[in-house]
Amino acid sequence: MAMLIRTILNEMIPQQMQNFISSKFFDLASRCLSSDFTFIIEERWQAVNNETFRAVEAYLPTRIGPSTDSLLIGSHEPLNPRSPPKQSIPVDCKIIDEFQGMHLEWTLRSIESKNYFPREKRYFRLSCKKSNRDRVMQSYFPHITRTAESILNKRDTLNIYTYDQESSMWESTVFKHPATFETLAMEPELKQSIMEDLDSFVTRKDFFEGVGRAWKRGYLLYGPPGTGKSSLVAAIANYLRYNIYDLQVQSARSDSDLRHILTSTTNRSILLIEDIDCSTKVAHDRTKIQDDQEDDNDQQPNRLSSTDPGVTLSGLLNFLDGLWSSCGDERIIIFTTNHKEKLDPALLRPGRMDVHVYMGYCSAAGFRKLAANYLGIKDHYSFATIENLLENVTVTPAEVAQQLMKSDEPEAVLQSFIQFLQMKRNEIQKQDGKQES
Ligand SMILES: Nc1ncnc2c1ncn2[C@@H]1O[C@H](COP(=O)(O)OP(=O)(O)OP(=O)(O)O)[C@@H](O)[C@H]1O
Ligand SMILES: [Mg+2]
Repeated sequence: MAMLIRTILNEMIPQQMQNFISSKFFDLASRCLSSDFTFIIEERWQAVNNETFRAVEAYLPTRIGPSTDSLLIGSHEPLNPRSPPKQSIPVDCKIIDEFQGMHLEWTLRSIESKNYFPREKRYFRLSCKKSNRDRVMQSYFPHITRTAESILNKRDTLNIYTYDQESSMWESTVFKHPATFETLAMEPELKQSIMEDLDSFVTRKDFFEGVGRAWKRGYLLYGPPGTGKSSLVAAIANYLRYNIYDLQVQSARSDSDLRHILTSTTNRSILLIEDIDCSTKVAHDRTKIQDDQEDDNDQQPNRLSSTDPGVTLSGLLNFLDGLWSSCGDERIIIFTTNHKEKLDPALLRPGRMDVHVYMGYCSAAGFRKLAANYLGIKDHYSFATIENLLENVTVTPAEVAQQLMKSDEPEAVLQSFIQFLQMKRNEIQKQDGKQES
């Protein structure tokens, strides 16, 4: 009978088709009969960063064992016995893990493509026994998430990312900024309230979920140059141990590009957009830009080329509180500006940026903090004179810091600082006199 069927098939179906059918049949049969199951975890999930991939990436280096045959190692600092090089998993290297009696095999794979961005697509393959599939989902993945969370909470190095338009990827550098809340010169009550706001933000995941809000917090830092806006961003990153994504809005060619850029950032991070008043020149009303171009043929540094659709303000705002904002958790978004009054009112409307922080000129309390930082002194007989002068002279913390760095001899530095303030006060008085006459 079987012979008969085979003969009929041979006569009816061309050889090529027969080969195709039999290869598909064997493929299907081997999959059904195999006792193995494979999980695939891609770097991106439904167009955004895949947090499961990040968790596995953090977890696997803790599972390097005798069966591992290669490793990536590297360091951002000169090696010393107290800080051995960091380890990471190379492509195609197999990592074996055992969990609650299950045998689990991991491999990191990578495929290159010329057709899509990013050019490299990475994914993890996890093989286990088919009979363990449910246990892997219910117990093993939660175990990975918990372990990764505690590793990431303790991360000893922070990164700052900048977006590279050429490769359409965020590029990272180690972030080592010394600014902390302790070193910042600002009003103690303001500092305290920012720290409390951050503390309550990171611990209130359930609250955000309960009230149906995305777990995000927006800060607008404004004030004159040199008053510590960037230093405050660094202090926040150091305090929360969050990486920073430093976005130049001009590096996005269109709203959809911006969407790609923003969805490639990871959780527990700060999205920083500095000088938003300059960035939103691009983002302002297109027709206004055209009008401006007709009026003035000068090259505008912040403007994209005329063939470029550019980023619109609404594209940016969609991320702040639109539907896209619900992609990703535990994000802090910080805008800085020297000119709050120049910002589009849409950015300032209540509820858009949760906290507005004014970073102002140096106060008496600010000066005392800087004197402690730079000269290591908490009090000095000349402080009263200086504090008196500071009431009438506007000087930025950056200027004060520059003066205090002139020497490490407090007496000489403070006297020269008094002269500097007196000079500034005299200039102000001269100008006031001119205006009156
Ligand atoms: N509030 C401050 N506390 C401590 N140091 C400060 C403060 N403000 C400024 N400085 C010092 O001045 C330098 C410049 O400050 P920073 O870059 O933070 O100012 P900024 O407000 O971001 O200025 P810009 O508007 O030009 O970007 C810092 O590196 C720091 O040394
Ligand atoms: Mg700055």
